[in-house]
Amino acid sequence: MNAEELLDVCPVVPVVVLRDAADAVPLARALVAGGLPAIEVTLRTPAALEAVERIAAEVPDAVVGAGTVVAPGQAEAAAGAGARFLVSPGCTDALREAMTATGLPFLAGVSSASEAMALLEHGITAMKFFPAKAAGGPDYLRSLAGPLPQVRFCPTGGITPDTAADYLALANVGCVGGTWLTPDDAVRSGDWARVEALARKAAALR
Ligand SMILES: O=C(O)C(=O)C[C@H](O)[C@H](O)COP(=O)(O)O
Repeated sequence: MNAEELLDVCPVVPVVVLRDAADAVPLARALVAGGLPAIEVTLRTPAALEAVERIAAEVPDAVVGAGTVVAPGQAEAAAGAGARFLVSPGCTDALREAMTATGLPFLAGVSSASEAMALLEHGITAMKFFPAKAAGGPDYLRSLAGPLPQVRFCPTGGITPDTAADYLALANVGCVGGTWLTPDDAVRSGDWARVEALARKAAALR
């Protein structure tokens, strides 16, 4: 799978924050059952790498990746844990090089034409658009499609079940990312049926 194909795995990529690695497998199973196999586990908690490892080992139908990759060393650590893709909120030269070195598809974050052009210079055409709502939302992405039609995005940040379709309707959007599929209280209480129901609704968006 390359980064362009990653954008087409499912319309919504659940962005998850896991405090307890024991939640990883049931959460991933619920998302897969709801029709969202791509799962971005953010490296924001001490449990994150173990969560990636468990999902990779025990949920074969999931396509698990690591998000919030902000330091070069995290790219290799995530790959070692079994991540199948990497996502970062922004990009530096060192981070881009580290992510490229893993051989995994990655979505580096951009929020301007210049940042997108910097990645294009390296042959990268699939990117994350972050923070999507605050940076200008669907209008901004529509504007980028004029001069940069070869770039496709996964907008993430501030997207809700009510606004996701506005992004997905754009020609330069492959999928969107969001945290709304795994509400904190649902994860804490192990309400996997609720997670599955939220995933099912999101999977039907496109
Ligand atoms: O962790 C990363 O790599 C990020 O870039 C941040 C996430 O994309 C946002 O935290 C999404 O959060 P919501 O706005 O709640 O959907």
